[in-house]
Amino acid sequence: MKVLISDSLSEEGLEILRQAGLEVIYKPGLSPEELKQEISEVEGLIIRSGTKVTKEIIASAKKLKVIGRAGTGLDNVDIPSANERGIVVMNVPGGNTLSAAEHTLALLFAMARKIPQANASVRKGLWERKKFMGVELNGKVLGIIGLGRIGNIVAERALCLKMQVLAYDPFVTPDHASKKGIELVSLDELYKRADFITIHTPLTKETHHLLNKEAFAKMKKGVYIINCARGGIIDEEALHEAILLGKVAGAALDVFEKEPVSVDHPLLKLDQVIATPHLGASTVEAQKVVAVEIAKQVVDFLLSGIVRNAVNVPSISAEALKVLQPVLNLSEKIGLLSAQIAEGAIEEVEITYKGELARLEIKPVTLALVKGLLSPFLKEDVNYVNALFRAKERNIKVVEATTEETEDFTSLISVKIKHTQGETLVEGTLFGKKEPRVVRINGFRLDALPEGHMLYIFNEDKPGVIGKIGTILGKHRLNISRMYVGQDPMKKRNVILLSLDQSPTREAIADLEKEESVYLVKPLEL
Ligand SMILES: NC(=O)C1=CN([C@@H]2O[C@H](COP(=O)(O)OP(=O)(O)OC[C@H]3O[C@@H](n4cnc5c(N)ncnc54)[C@H](O)[C@@H]3O)[C@@H](O)[C@H]2O)C=CC1
Ligand SMILES: O=C(O)CCC(=O)C(=O)O
Repeated sequence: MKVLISDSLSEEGLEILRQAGLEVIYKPGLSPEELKQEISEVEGLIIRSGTKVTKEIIASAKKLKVIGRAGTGLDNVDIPSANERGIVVMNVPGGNTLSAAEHTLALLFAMARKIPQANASVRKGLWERKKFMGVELNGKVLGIIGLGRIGNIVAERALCLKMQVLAYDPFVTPDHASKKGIELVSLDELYKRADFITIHTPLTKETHHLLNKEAFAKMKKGVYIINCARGGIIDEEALHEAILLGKVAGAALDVFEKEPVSVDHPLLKLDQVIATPHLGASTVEAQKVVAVEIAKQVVDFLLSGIVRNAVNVPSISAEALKVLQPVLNLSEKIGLLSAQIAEGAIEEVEITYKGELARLEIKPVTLALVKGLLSPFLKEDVNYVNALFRAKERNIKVVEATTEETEDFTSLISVKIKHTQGETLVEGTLFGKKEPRVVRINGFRLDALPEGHMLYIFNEDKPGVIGKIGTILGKHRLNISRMYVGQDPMKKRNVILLSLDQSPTREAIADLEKEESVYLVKPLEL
């Protein structure tokens, strides 16, 4: 079998593949056209962040069984297309955490003391001591957006530098942060108080352009920004403007919306900006870890069918998977939906498997549910292998129970989420033993197919409200393909789930929120 490696990979990883008897085609830096050619005859593909595995590339891969990412982020892989073709996508979550955190600190120091600019000046034969006046880090406030693996290490190190550390992460409990000496605050407070802001979240719908014009306006004058996470999280045009206005004193960027970044990019014309070419994970140590680990995972999968760290397939045998697949799908959807409607940080998940489900092997089903629950916040950092571990790491208690008793259904998954703002209950079943159905949300009975772009609406049950919701969505050119209503006639409340042809825009959601009979609107991706 052949494995194509289209980004640079440490020799130790290549050796593991060769030793296992696989033919290694090592061609870092292929153009998309060349990649289409090369991929057509290989069973395995190993990449880093440089290769874009698009729908078209996947369509050209006639024999491909596995895509391995030597690193964490999988935003360069079209996972739905891989799913369609039954290609396993795996990564090495956490293998480069320390290196990315250290790179963040390197950028923090370099920016505070203008080291890259001073270095360039000295090399030009200049001795501009006044021009490169820096600022101390001691006593300054560091605001961390995203307190996950990298954010936590950056926080620990910054505290040793005697910085005051604030963090914003809606999915972390204040207790978890305060034990480490980190103050968990709202995003607005972080903007108001931080002298330095560093981003460590994945790129999601919520974090796309999180640092935009409005966000910069709320920050302290003279703030410094670091992005060592993902390019799209900062609106680059807004950052450019904020620097010109003097609001932002400096920015250190390891990542850009479009990589490789063009030399003509307006941000690169500004002295206040320092940049590195996505080097967060580029250390000898991290590259050895991720190369060795992904090579072992790809070998185990291609030669023995063992799946590890897959983001799109649970680690169970192919036969068991056939039987369990619909249940896993239901379970993951319930997890995804619960996470998106729950408010605040999750503290406990209580899962009860009822009726026929109580007789199944529930461990993979729980893993699928917890994966669904965490993936809106952790994206590809959570998979069918590490889901429970990642929940524990975040102090989320997972409780499982089974009962042969059923209510009106032959099988039911009932999930109660305890979060900082209360409790959320979601129940689901399989229709015709195959199709997932959500049958209860917080006491409201429904019969909803949880799939694709949806809207969750909680509203007053009175004549005309549903019509108004339809009109608003129509105004925003959003087509409703399915509608499910759960009523509580006593309290005159409704829960509505709408399936839409596309994701609702922020403007559409804001218009719905303005309706006085609408109490809550949440977009869902299922
Ligand atoms: N520059 C580079 O070479 C590297 C970049 N990365 C990137 O760094 C980022 C962070 O990685 P890890 O710490 O390993 O991830 P992680 O999954 O451990 O932590 C991410 C944190 O972001 C939080 N989060 C999610 N949505 C949020 C939101 N809307 N607002 C605030 N917080 C939110 C999550 O709750 C989680 O605690 C990822 O984007 C990853 O791809 C990772 C390694 C190397
Ligand atoms: O492979 C690389 O160099 C980039 C690492 C990265 O961005 C990640 O693991 O998310």
